Amino acid sequence: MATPHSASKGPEALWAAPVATGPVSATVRLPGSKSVTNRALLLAALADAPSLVRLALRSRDADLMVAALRSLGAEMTSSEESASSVDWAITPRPVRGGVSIDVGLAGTVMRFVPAVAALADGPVLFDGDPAARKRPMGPILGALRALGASVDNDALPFTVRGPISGGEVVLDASVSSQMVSGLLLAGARFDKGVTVRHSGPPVPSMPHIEMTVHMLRQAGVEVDDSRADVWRVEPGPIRARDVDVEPDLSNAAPFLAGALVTGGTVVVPGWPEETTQGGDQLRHLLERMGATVTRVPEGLQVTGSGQVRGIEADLHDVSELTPTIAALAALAGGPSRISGVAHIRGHETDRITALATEINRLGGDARETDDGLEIHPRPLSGGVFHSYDDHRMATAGAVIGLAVPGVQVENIATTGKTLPEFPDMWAAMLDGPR
Ligand SMILES: O=C(O)C1=C[C@@H](OP(=O)(O)O)[C@@H](O)[C@H](O)C1
Ligand SMILES: C=C(OP(=O)(O)O)C(=O)O
Repeated sequence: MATPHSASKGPEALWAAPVATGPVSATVRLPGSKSVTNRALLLAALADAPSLVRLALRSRDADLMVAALRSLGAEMTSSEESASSVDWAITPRPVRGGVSIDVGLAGTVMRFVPAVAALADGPVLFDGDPAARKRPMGPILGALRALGASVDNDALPFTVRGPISGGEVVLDASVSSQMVSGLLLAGARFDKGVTVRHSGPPVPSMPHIEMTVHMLRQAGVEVDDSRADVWRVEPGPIRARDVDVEPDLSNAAPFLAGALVTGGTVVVPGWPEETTQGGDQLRHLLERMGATVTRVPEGLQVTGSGQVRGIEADLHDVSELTPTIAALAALAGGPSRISGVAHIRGHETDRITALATEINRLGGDARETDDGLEIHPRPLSGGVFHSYDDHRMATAGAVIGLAVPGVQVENIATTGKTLPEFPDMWAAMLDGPR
């Protein structure tokens, strides 16, 4: 059975980031998408019959989703397990209350599961890591209240008490697209369905809402997203369907960046022809930074020239790629400006401050702006790269370490949030063709 991976190994754990001794040449198989896995598991647990979620990610965030859904009553049996992948057979059961749920630091658990808990017959307590208590929750908890649930706080820890009747709600989702996804995913099970209206600055990470809508429609749920910033989910059954989870394209980012930094080639098998994963934007972003990107029969191939070009990029839609793009920018030959990502101050850590601090600690020139970073070329030297319990900070440190001797990434185990095999996969990429 999958069990939650540990949150961290403490600040004293330093990982000597390997320096590339030449161009990498590797095929890197990524396990399943965190975002697809956690949506598929949740929809299966609320469906009208048993189903399979195949090639699901095994990682801390996915394990926390499994534990949460089991606590709420779903039956889940695993097979075909490897270190980072598992097939789940899921039998939905009536949602039960009187339980506590650990969300860890997983946005998909803290923002998606409360609406499920609002279907339960008793109270459900939510709590998580100390850093999770700082992540924005107000808009979705306020929305659940407006839809009929009682919620006793505006941040973690909180208790949700149903029943929820559903209906129409207005919220400000400019802090996270997950505020919308979290209401839509369970919305078909509310008596009146749900209509969510966003009011405020633009919603970030829109591909993730498109992923939610797409997966709901695949499950036979009627969703109207024809008006900007309004989503309507009709009440009705969520149809059971077997799902194969796509590889995690956002987790491909550091490996593909490795091709760019070292002037080598990395192939990611199984890159989908069509996808709602925002990580697909890497094809364009890495090309703009100097890579040659081609589809080959095995998947997506990225080849670097050894020169990284600076970039001006609005990453509002694909903000989870910011740490990798910032790491590349720190190694680039020209200046970069990343904009549109003010909300990532509320991700696993304040990623804008964390990236500027850690790049500058190595001697770089990174400046925070209101909604992103300006990064200018400056030679870097070795030192400790702090990860702030943030998986994507840790992998950003690994990317810089490919080109800068002496980088030590603090708490590399934090990559277990979405990619527990990261250190081994990184070593294998550097070991050469396979
Ligand atoms: O719904 C999802 O699966 C996600 C949505 C995005 O969150 P934000 O909208 O908070 O950026 C993304 O950054 C996160 O990694 C996963
Ligand atoms: C922002 C992220 O995660 P979460 O799902 O916890 O919001 C991320 O993985 O980059």
